[in-house]
Amino acid sequence: MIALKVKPVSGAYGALVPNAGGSKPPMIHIAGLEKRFRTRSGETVNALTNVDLDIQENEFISVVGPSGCGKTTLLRILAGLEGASSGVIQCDQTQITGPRIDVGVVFQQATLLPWNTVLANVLLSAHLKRDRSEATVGRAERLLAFMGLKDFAQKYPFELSGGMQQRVSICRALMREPRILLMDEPFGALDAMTREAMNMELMRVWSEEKKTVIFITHSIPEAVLLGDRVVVMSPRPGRISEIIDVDVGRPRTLQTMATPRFGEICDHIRNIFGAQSLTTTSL
Ligand SMILES: Nc1ncnc2c1ncn2[C@@H]1O[C@H](COP(=O)(O)OP(=O)(O)OP(=O)(O)O)[C@@H](O)[C@H]1O
Repeated sequence: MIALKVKPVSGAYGALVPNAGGSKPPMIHIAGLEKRFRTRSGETVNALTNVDLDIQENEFISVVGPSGCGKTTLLRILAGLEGASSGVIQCDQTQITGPRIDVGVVFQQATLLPWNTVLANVLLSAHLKRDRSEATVGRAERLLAFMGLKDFAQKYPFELSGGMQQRVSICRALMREPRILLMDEPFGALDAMTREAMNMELMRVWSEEKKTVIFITHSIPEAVLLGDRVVVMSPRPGRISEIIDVDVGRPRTLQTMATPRFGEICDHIRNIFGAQSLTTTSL
């Protein structure tokens, strides 16, 4: 008989975690997270309170909640752009204390440099590190082709539609081969049809490039279509009110949105907001 070795896992988990049994420590571990801001007038804003969330590698987590409930703050803390006031916020069992090389961030606006071509925008971080190798340029070109932008590499941002610009910003985020993709309402400014097309693109990227994604949106159907789980937040102070498993099979398509189970989950989330007497801009 072969004895199984059980490795003790230190840090926030404290206890022994037998990985042989299939339980794996989460990639991201958030426990008792609090964030307070001090405003210029001296008031304290409790942006986040008592946030607990574990995220496994390759999971797709959607986050919905009314304006001001702390979604962006949570994402900025995960990105290492903002410090927590207290609590545990770990990636790979290490406290996040600053920006990480393995995290890519996509914001609502594409924020491309207008004087650079599409290709140069995607290569920006590589160029800042003086990396002009053929391999790096090749990866940028492959990513652009992957996102359907092969023929636009030498165009400038103003020559692209909003959806194309956002695809360039996703290429830019993927360029460093991040394991984690943090997305803050990336499709909020797009028209409905482009947004649906982008949802399909993102699901393809997620399944083929094996990323862990945390995706903020104001749209409940978008959250349910994309997510393995939907984190529902409530404001003042921002906290997690419910985490919903999206037990809808994959691959998902736009037709998935017409299935009864999809509708039930969306209704359940709307009811949470209804019970809180809250609305968001486009629920
Ligand atoms: N730098 C800051 N200084 C003071 N207060 C802040 C700061 N950043 C955010 N806040 C406050 O923290 C709370 C949460 O803001 P946050 O931007 O995270 O909300 P949100 O859920 O992303 O909102 P929206 O959906 O409108 O983007 C708000 O009350 C906001 O005013």
